[in-house]
Amino acid sequence: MITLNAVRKVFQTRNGPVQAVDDISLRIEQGEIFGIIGYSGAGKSTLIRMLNMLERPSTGTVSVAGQDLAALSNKALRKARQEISMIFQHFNLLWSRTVAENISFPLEIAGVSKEERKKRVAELITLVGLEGRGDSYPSQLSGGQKQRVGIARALANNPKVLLCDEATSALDPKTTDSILNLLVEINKKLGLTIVLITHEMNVIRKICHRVAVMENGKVVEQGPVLELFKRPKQLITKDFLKQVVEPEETTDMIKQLAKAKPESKIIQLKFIGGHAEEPIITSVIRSFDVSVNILQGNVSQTQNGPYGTLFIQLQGEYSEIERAVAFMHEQQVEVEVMAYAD
Ligand SMILES: Nc1ncnc2c1ncn2[C@@H]1O[C@H](COP(=O)(O)OP(=O)(O)OP(=O)(O)O)[C@@H](O)[C@H]1O
Repeated sequence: MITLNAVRKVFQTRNGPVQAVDDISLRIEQGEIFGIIGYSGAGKSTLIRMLNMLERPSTGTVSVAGQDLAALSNKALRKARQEISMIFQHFNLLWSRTVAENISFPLEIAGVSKEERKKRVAELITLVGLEGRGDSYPSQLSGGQKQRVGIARALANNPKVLLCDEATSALDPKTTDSILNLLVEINKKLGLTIVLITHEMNVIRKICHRVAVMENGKVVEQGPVLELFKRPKQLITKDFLKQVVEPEETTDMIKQLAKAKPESKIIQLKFIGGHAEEPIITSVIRSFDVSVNILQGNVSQTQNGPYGTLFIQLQGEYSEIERAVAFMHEQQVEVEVMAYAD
C-alpha cells in the first residue's frame, strides 16, 4: 500500500543543513495499523508528512497505492490526497463551524451535492459516536469529542489511508483509550490502512500490528509489535518498552531487593501468546533447591496477542540458582537476569 524507498529529507536552516529523515525504506501493507515511535526530534513528523507530500523528500520516493506521489501533477496530487487523510494532535478544526459543518467541509471541496453531504455527514457522526452533537461548536466539546470530529472529517471522502500525527498526545489516558478503540474499529470495519506517529509505547501496544522505531532520522528497528516486545534489539527500543512493562517503581523495587539480598538473582520472564507462567515456576520449585519470590507480574494485550511479564527473585546456593536459570532458558519463555550481586 505504502512504499518508501531510500527517503531523505534535509532542511536548510540558518545554522546549516538539518537531516530530519535519513535514508528510510519501509513497506506498509494494506489494512494494517503501522506505528512509528521515537523521541522528540527523531524525524517522525517529517516522515509522516512525506506520506501525503506536505513535505517533499529531498531524495528517494514515496508511493501510495502504486502512485509515486512526487511525480504527480498538482491536480493529481490533490486527488491522491483525498485518499490519504490526516488527523492531528490539536485537531485542526474550524472553530466557527459546527461539528456537522466541519465534517461536511472536505465534501464541499470535493464537489459533493448538498443532499449527499447531509446523508454522509449523518453516517459519519454515527460512525464516530457523536450522535446529537452535530450542531455543537468545537469549543463546546471535550478533547476526545474534538478528535472524533477530526476523525469523521478525515473519513468523509472514503480515504484508503489515515495518517495520525500524535492524535492522542493531548488527551488523558481514558480518552486516549476510547479514541484508540475507535481507530481499531474503523480499521476493521473499513479496512483502512492507518499510519500513526507517537512517543508512547502504550499506543503502539494497544493498536498497532507493526512498528518502526526511529532515532536520529533513521529507522533503527522494526517488526511485529509482539516480536519487538519479545526480542527488542536496540537500547532505545528497550527503553520504550520499559514504559509499558517496567514502570519506575519496579526498577526501584528491584534495586532495593538486590541490595538487601545480594546473593539472590532477580529474573524477568517474558511470556508470549498462550504460554502460562505457573508450570514453569512450579517446575523450578520442585526441581531445584531454590526459593522463588514472585515480585510483580502483568499481562498486556497487543493486536498480535497477549504479552506477559513476571519478575521473580531466586534465593539459594549459587550453583542451584545457576541451574534453575539454565532450566528456565530452555523453556518457551524469554529470560532476562535483571540484577545480581556477588
Ligand atoms: N521545517 C523545518 N525546518 C528546519 N528544520 C526542521 C523543520 N522541520 C523539522 N526540522 C528538524 O528536523 C528534525 C526532526 O524533526 P521532526 O519534527 O520531524 O521530529 P519528531 O520526531 O516529529 O519530533 P516532535 O515529536 O518533537 O515533533 C529536528 O531536528 C527538527 O528541528
